[in-house]
Amino acid sequence: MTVHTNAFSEAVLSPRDGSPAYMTGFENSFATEAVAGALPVMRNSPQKAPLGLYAEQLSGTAFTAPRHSNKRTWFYRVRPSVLHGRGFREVHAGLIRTAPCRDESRLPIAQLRWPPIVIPDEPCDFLSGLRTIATGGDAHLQLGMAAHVYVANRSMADRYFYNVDGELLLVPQHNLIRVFTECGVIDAGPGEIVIIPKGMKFKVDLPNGPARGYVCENYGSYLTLPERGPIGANCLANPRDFLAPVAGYEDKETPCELYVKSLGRLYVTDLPQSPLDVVAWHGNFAPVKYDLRRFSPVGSVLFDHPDPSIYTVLTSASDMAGTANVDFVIFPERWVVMESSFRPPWYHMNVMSEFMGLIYGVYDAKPGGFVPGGMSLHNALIAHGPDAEVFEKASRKDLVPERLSGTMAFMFETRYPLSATAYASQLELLDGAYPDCWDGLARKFDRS
Ligand SMILES: O=C(O)Cc1cc(O)ccc1O
Ligand SMILES: [Fe+2]
Repeated sequence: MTVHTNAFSEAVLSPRDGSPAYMTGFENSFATEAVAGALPVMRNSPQKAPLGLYAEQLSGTAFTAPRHSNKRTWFYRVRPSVLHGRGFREVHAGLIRTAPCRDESRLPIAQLRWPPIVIPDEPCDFLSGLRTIATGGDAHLQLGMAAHVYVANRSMADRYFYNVDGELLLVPQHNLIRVFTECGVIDAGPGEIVIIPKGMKFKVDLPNGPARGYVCENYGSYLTLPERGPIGANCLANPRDFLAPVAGYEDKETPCELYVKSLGRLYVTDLPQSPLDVVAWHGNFAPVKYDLRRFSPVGSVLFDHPDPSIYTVLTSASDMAGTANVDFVIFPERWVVMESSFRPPWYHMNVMSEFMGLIYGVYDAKPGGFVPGGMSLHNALIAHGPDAEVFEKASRKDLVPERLSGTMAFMFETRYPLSATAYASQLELLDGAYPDCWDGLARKFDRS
């Protein structure tokens, strides 16, 4: 597969190992230029910007949003986006769905689980290979989320995309993706995540061949780091571990396509050049990546199984305090040391909806059936918990300290009930036998 790194400005990729260069910090205000002198000093909008570039602001929040949450970035680019934003025609959205999308499937309420979606042989890239599994809330109202999976066997190359309906949280599960954005280049493999802001143009290339991963499309308030409460000033995800790309542009004057999803509809326009032509930028509305293995878990050190909210990496708040529009929660490697306790997740009915995936390894509540690349959906108030075998073993085992190694599961947890799409409800894809994993749970009531 051709990787279009040569067309990208040299500053972006390290000559040493070909990897992108980054700046550190979460929600920082960054300033970066791919060509010396491209970034204006002191003013955002000079009468004539350096190198004759166009100045353009991308607003991530209302102009008047409070300072602590205000997001915007200034681009200094070869052409302004007005030249990228004309002549759109609607095209079929393929398997992409956007909330509200509640009636595509009439599956009865149940615990749902799917095996990994196989990467097809037919050509597909990140965009054409994007399939929606479930949606909740309403993109028109900027509430809720969608859970998607991407399967891709070719780079987007000359195809570009931006999403109006929400920011995108990419969770690679198989193989590396190289995300070229207006702000620069990000590489991410399994165990890493990428956040692409709403409205930011990008493409995904595959430097190492076919790839698969999960995507949370967040229609609501932007993902941010959760409060740590009594944990204090450290642990969980630390801001300095988030990486934003240095500026890099694609100097490509050959035909390209720009796709846009807006209110669930997909549009395309033809461009005579790449829309990734930002030579310098500054601001705090930027894509970032984060290595989930840098998350410092805090857990129970004496007894009982804490709520999984202790493993929240990022949260999107809703208007109800403590009740997330979406939480991105992980189940990373960790020691489990609790005494006199049932250590796996407890049986529960959660008013929030839980979409789970497994990046690698084994998930302790479901060592069988929930495999890397697979996913499960336990919707609002659908009972679930460890399978029968795990229950028996965990109830009897000798409680020595144990290390759960080589594992990384995650959950998109939302206050909005999730509706499976017609695609995800197809019988051949859905694991109809999933609820049988609880069949062996016998009556328990020892009165004697
Ligand atoms: O259902 C799941 O596997 C996710 C989960 C894990 C846990 O440790 C506690 C609650 C919970 O929903
Ligand atoms: Fe759960």
